[in-house]
Amino acid sequence: MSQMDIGVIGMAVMGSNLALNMADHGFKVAAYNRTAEITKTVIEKNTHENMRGFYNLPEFLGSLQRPRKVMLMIKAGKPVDLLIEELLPQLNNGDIIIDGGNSFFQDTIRRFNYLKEKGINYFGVGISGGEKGARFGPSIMPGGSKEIYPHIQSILEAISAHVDNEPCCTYIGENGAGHYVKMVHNGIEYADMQLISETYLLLRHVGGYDNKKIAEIFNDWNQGELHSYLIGITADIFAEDDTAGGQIIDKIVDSAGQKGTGRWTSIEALKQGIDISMITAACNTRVLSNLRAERKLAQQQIDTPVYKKELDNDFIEAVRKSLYAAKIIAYAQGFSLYRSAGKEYNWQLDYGKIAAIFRAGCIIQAEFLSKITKAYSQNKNLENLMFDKFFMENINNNQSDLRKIICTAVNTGLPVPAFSNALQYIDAHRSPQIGANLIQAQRDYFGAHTFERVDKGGVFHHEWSEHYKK
Ligand SMILES: NC(=O)C1=CN([C@@H]2O[C@H](COP(=O)(O)OP(=O)(O)OC[C@H]3O[C@@H](n4cnc5c(N)ncnc54)[C@H](OP(=O)(O)O)[C@@H]3O)[C@@H](O)[C@H]2O)C=CC1
Ligand SMILES: O=C(CO)[C@H](O)[C@H](O)COP(=O)(O)O
Repeated sequence: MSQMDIGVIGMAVMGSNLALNMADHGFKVAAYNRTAEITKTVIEKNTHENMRGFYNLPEFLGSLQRPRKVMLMIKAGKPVDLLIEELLPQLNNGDIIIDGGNSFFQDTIRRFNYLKEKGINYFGVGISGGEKGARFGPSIMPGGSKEIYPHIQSILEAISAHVDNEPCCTYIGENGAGHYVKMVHNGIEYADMQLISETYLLLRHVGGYDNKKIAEIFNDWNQGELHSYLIGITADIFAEDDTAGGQIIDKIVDSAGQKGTGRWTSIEALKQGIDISMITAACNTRVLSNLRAERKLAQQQIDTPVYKKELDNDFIEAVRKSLYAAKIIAYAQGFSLYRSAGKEYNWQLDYGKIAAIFRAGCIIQAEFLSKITKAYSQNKNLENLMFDKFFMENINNNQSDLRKIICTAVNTGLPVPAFSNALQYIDAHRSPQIGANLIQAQRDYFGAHTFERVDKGGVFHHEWSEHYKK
């Protein structure tokens, strides 16, 4: 085989599938994994004329065309730094390292600057789509030097998912922008998944439907405006039988982990002063789900509310409409964070294009995303996605169902933190009074923090009197 177009390090789920995807698209791919046995297994299982396994790093690097393009698909965090240090003495000026893992964007900014000083071009590339996406077309979010991007553009675009012949891959911005966009994508993914889980609780415990019926409901919804990858796989999951009888879903422990991207999104939003309460609620629910002993104790001690569930004929439709309204808020929150990040990190983020590359390949791919692209194409300075005409009409048409469903869940004692936070977000924006005048007064009372007045400009302090004995 002549010189290889690109080398991929990391032959686990993502790396092996991306490498095969590249090979399918005619690129010559060098494959390498720290544990050689894994490379051997991948190569033996997937013989491909364009893919070759390497069992030591110098030979792997020696096989690559200059400037070398080395893609890292390994565990995020320290392993990436360790590997960069191992690669550095073996690379030349102008070579390109592409980190396709879920690296923290601040690490990517640090690595980008560090490697720039050493003459190496570094790209932090968000990739979403899981195993299937990696193999047949993920959504790709490249961040790094715009000048160097053309060196990797054709490979990334070719292997990405496509919608109407458009690649779901677009240059995002400098240094950590690609990984930032992927991080928030995952935050939205958390909120989307949490909403669907709460929907399941409502259908099961208020509606009283069994798994097969819930599968049908999700499948039915997947034919309409809620059409999305996550709703589609949810329908499949509920339809899946267990060999031991019943459905697998009932055999799975009610406790979910996380690798960090959702939590990073929440922390980042708090730092920037952006309310992404639904994403944070989704993170917190996973955290709470892990407190299995504590939950058991609470189940034994906290009384279950006694409530007569009144199911009307419109219940399923009310849940569907609530899900749609709440989903709008989840995306509005995520895209508000993009808007703030663009200013904070000096990235020219194109929100419409970001939504467009999420239309296929990634975990949050949905019908809905073309509406977001349309909203930003009509007004690229949209303050908040909620204010787009289409989304606002949906919020207004669906909010009474959202209120009804949340009340039912609260009265039944079902936890619906994502739904509730969606409504809180709507009401906090909508309500003429939010109560912050009292907060200002309290801060001024105890700390002379001053306050603003409604009747004149400026800042004021008041000498508050003690009217009552404390
Ligand atoms: N799985 C998914 O659905 C998705 C994953 N991602 C991200 O893509 C990246 C790869 O994910 P995935 O394929 O799931 O693999 P894992 O995150 O499970 O990582 C396993 C790979 O990392 C390698 N590795 C670990 N430590 C080191 C090290 N110190 N030096 C060199 N290699 C090391 C392993 O090599 P070895 O075999 O020798 O241990 C193996 O190839 C991760 O950043 C992940 O967060 C992104 C989108 C989706
Ligand atoms: O990036 C991904 C999907 O887009 C990965 O599947 C990621 O692992 C999901 O996050 P978590 O493991 O925290 O649920």
